[in-house]
Amino acid sequence: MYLEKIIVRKSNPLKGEVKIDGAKNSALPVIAASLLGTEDIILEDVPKLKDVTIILKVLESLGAKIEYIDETTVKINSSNITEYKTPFDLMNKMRASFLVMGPLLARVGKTETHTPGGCAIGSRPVDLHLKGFKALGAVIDERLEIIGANAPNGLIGDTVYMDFPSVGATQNIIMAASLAKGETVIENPAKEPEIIDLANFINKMGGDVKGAGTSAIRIRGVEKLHGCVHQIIPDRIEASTFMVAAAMTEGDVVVQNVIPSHISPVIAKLREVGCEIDINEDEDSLRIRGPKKLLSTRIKTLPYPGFPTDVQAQFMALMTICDGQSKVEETVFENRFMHVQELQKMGALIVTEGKEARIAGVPKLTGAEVRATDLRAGAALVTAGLVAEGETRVSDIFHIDRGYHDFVGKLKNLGADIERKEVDE
Ligand SMILES: CC(=O)N[C@H]1[C@@H](OP(=O)(O)OP(=O)(O)OC[C@H]2O[C@@H](n3ccc(=O)[nH]c3=O)[C@H](O)[C@@H]2O)O[C@H](CO)[C@@H](O)[C@@H]1O
Ligand SMILES: C=C(OP(=O)(O)O)C(=O)O
Repeated sequence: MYLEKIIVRKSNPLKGEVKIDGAKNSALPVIAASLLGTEDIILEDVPKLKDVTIILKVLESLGAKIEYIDETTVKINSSNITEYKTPFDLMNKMRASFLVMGPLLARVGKTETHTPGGCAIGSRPVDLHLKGFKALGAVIDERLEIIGANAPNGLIGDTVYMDFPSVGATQNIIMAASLAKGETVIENPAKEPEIIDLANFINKMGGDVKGAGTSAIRIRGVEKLHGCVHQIIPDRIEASTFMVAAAMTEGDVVVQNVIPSHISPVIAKLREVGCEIDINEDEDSLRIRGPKKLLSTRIKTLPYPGFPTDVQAQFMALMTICDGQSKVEETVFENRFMHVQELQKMGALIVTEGKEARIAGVPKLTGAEVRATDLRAGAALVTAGLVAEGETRVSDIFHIDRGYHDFVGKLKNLGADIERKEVDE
């Protein structure tokens, strides 16, 4: 059987420039929100990722017209939504597909969808999304793996308190509320930059969303949303991943198309382990230089502006070669340590207990056969492979393709000894 793998060998320090793509986690909700508009929407800097292809297919299945203007610019027209049920074979592929629920409820008054798939990082319930829809007057019908929502008389604005600042639930409620009657207030919402990007996009379409990025978001529903041109923000997780790779290899890398304030906890922690980072705010770029010897540290993942859970695996890979004991506390997801056992195969010394992992730095890692158990775990294993003696062969790389466009090409460009290969097994 032929399997595609990423094969990475111990590499020289990464050197050169890397340009970051538009953010997957912004593109996905913005594309879902395009269902709200009744005119042409042009989205720029849409990353060329599997997840984006999937959500565009979901929109097409609902009646939207999709046209690529160039490689990263997409035109979407949702003037004629003909379907309210979402296709199972697409919904089960990723979590973010659930983000069409809010827009469909707002536009069509009903939806029927499936509980979403996605990375195996612990149970990922949708109760907070549904709590929001209910507060706006929708009737929810939950059956085995199918969730229906109905608002025959339209949605009506209300106050929704989020028990946890869920990114997806905040986005789904903003989208549903943007065409509801009256005002919706989301208390304790997620504050991620991707929430602000979504609010800016809806406002460009003629919506009225205020307070995104603060501890209360006010959405005044409007009759109709129109068309607009919108550029997706840079991917702070892709940028962080390349910074970690530069740090681990004693590299010297200029990262282009990054908004440094979006990654301040990552910058702070990389400085703590000994990296030199020069920020050029005017040009949306930064330069990172890795130290000869990385120092140990501790991280605790938290909702924004805390340390991002999506960089936890990559940072743990870095900690495996730090001088001394490091610690990771994962507070966002219940089971996001799948990479631990793969890093252990490479000689990492890691002990986990519940939501904590203790990492004792080793002088060197050793190449091994490992599996990308999820998207960021995959990125972490590739970066570990850059410093491991010998060859690291990473399988299940479809996970990596969900979130990184041309990961191998970009690393190769920085001097990494890496390739993508079909192997017969
Ligand atoms: C496509 C996208 O943008 N994905 C990101 C988004 O995922 P996503 O939007 O799924 O993440 P959430 O912020 O919703 O989830 C965070 C935590 O809240 C819990 N929860 C969430 C919803 C709910 O109804 N009930 C509930 O209990 C989840 O199980 C999890 O433990 O934010 C996460 C947290 O920064 C990131 O890791 C993901 O990369
Ligand atoms: C967990 C992630 O994505 P998703 O929410 O799409 O599974 C991620 O981007 O790291």
